[in-house]
Amino acid sequence: MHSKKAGKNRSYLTRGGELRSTRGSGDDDDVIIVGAGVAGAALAYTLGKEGYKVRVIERDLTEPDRIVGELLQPGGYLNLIELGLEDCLEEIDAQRIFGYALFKDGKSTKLSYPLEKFHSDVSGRSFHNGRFIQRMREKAATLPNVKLEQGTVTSLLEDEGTIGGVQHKTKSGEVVKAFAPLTIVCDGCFSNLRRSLCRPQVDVPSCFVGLVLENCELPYPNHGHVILADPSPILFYPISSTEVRCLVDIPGKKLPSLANGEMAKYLKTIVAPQVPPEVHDAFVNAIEKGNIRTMPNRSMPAAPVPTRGALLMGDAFNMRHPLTGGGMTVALSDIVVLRDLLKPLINFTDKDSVSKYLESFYTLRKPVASTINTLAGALYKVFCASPDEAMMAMREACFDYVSLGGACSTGPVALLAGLNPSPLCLVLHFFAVAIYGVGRLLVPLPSPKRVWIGVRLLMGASGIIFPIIKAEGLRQMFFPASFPSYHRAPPKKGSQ
Ligand SMILES: Cc1cc2nc3c(=O)[nH]c(=O)nc-3n(C[C@H](O)[C@H](O)[C@H](O)COP(=O)(O)OP(=O)(O)OC[C@H]3O[C@@H](n4cnc5c(N)ncnc54)[C@H](O)[C@@H]3O)c2cc1C
Repeated sequence: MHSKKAGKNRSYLTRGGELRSTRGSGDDDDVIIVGAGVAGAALAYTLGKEGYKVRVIERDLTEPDRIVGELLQPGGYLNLIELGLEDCLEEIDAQRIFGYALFKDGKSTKLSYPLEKFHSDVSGRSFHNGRFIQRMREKAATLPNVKLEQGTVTSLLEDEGTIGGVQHKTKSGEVVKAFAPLTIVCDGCFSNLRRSLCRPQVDVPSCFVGLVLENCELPYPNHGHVILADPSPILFYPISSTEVRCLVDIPGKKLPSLANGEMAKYLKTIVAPQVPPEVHDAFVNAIEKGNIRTMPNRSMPAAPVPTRGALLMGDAFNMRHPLTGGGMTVALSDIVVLRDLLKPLINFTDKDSVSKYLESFYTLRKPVASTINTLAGALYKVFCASPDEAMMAMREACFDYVSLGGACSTGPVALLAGLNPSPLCLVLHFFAVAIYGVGRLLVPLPSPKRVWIGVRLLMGASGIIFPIIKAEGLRQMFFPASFPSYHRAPPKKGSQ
């Protein structure tokens, strides 16, 4: 880790053009960032590069070892380039991802990302999450105006509705306060600090059980694999040149016990028979090796409570089902939006004006975030097995629709890849799948039973997508420009 030595003075040019030197005390920080995970580390580098004095407080600066955030979509990779962080994917044995393979009842179909228009380097990337985060932390810490320190933030310092900084426990156990005109909370999916900054409605539709498969070839190298299994999807993708991540979705919050062997039994008897034969033995070996990890899959629409002096970013702010691997892409895209908004500001001391101005962040982020969020929620529901014949017909229709190729394949894949931030396009494809499903039920002969299944399919499809759109905010999603905050100008220089 490239951390700066305490007390070492280095000079840097501030946003106002004045030459400052970094100081150990950090009492004139422009921004405090809580958490140096995907969002916090990328944000620290981004704001540091913009010339702000950034203080990052991270609970644990050692390399994380987690089963989350291992596949970055091409849209996320483009954001990484935009932020100048793409070299953080070098030297970590990251693998290039060119699309997905979808499996259903022994059939498979390959869905390539539409990357023709991009530089040959652009594709998805998959890797060990901890290695990627560590590279971003190291890169942020190379900037003289970014100070990265280990500590656990215990609360936000609030005075009459304005956040003035944080209280945190240092590595040595001392409880201290840190002040800055802007605090950005990026403390992840289990955030303890989000409560006052948003209205959290966390849903946990399922859990992922994670295994690492060694020495096996995936049927489609350099592709993500999604198995439409019963009761719910199974994912495979490489995370290094020798390892494949497997994530098994288990609906609900309750998991078979790891301790008494129920989980291993479930994986061997229910899941193993459904995985592609090419990875079967490696899958069983991974179960026997015993390194089984679990994570709840959370989803939470963004419902900010705009607050002077503070912002929420990353999973602390907004979560979606990880089936489509969209979380990091949303977080990085949000950072690009925020960076562009902050560009005209010299500092954040006029908290009132800055807070009002930053309300536009919530609308400007919507095209990318709501497309990825809605797709993740809708696809998860469609991809789960169901006792309802109509929902099984929808799942079948989805598989066959994307297998048609052409726009039926590239359209949905571009949405998933974060390459087409268009909620309208998403809704059109979703209902095209539903209508395709109904059409197949009615051809060649529409029996009353099949007509009824078709009606239920349409009702089921609507029942899936409309509540997600409602939670995302219909107007923000489809008519963002109708919000006054969308057009808000930065505060005048004199007021900062
Ligand atoms: C099972 C699973 C699989 C996923 N797979 C993918 C995927 O393949 N692709 C993808 O794009 N997304 C994926 N995601 C989502 C992705 O992991 C998140 O969107 C992403 O990690 C969010 O980044 P973050 O910085 O908000 O949170 P994190 O990366 O979790 O970082 C939060 C940081 O805050 C620190 N912290 C927490 N509390 C405090 C505190 N009080 N004080 C100081 N520091 C604190 C933590 O130590 C941590 O370093 C997955 C999610 C899950 C659950």
